[in-house]
Amino acid sequence: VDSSSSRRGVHRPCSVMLLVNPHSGKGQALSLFTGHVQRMLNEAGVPHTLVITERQNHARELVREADLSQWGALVIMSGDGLLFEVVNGLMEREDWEEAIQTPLGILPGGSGNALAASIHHYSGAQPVSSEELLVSCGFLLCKGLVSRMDLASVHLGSSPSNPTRLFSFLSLAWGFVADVDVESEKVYKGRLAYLPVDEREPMSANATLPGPPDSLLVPLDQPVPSDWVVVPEEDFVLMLAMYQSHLAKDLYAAPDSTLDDGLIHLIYIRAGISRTALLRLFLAMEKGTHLANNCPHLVYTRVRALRLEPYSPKGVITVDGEVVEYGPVQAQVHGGIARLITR
Ligand SMILES: Nc1ncnc2c1ncn2[C@@H]1O[C@H](COP(=O)(O)OP(=O)(O)OP(=O)(O)O)[C@@H](O)[C@H]1O
Repeated sequence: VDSSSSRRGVHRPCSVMLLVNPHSGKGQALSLFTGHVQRMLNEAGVPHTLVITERQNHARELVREADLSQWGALVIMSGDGLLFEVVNGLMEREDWEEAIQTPLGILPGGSGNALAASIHHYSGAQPVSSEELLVSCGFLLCKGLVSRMDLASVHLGSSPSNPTRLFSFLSLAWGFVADVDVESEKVYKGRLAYLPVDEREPMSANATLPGPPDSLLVPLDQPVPSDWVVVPEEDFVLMLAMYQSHLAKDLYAAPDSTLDDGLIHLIYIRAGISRTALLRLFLAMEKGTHLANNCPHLVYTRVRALRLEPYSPKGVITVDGEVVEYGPVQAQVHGGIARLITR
């Protein structure tokens, strides 16, 4: 068994740092933890230290500075937002390469629990209620088996010479799905381009930023490389790039995605779709059948990297459900770079 895909117990001899955001979801994360998970961990003999986050970015700063040799795993009991902080805190460290090897775990305690829903799905189980999802993820944590997980490196660029880089474990979204102030039949204008999976290997190492070099990306103020596909349409309803299966517990958006397939599952919907057809797609997404719907406005393709340059002056872009700076954005996947307690 190749060590990258092997699973091993993570919670012995080191303790698990269990980060809880007391405000996440309906403010019930802590009581859900003490009510459901704590006893499971104690019975399974998993030593853990509870850290209650006090403010935004607390977890990010904490893992940026932590002595990671003390911890067998970093587990988040919250929504996806707190894990986003932890992943980015680890990737901001000078020793990011080793730091991101720290096994991560997720217990759904927030309102957006997409990664928890994804790992529950990968375990082969049927969809369940929120409380059952928590118990399911609690069991996975007690088993403590680790798998590789993809991350995407996301560049946001109002200043192309000095882009902001974020690391994302879930999704990059624009348009209908990301826009909190959704106007029906709104069209989002922009240019979308991507590198198809079967194109060439990395060309050059763009190593100006700390962290892993994004060898598939050129600076945002330069045109995309010639082997990228530029989507001919410029009017969209939504663009959704996923690296895991679920966008939310009931949104099975990328049915073919697995934890470490090294792919970005790109879905976009062209303008001109009727409201009814759009509604039908979202309803089908609950069961993951939307891609088999033969909707002429929907395009699904697997890519390694993508770029989006919105022309519409207003809009919302989210990374892992977090609203980020609106403007040009590009991303490339780093296959299996992180490790997650799963299965
Ligand atoms: N103690 C805290 N007080 C305020 N914000 C916090 C605290 N701890 C963490 N946060 C922030 O709260 C945000 C939301 O957390 P998270 O996504 O985990 O929960 P959620 O319930 O799914 O969130 P939301 O419903 O707000 O999207 C995160 O961005 C995190 O930075």
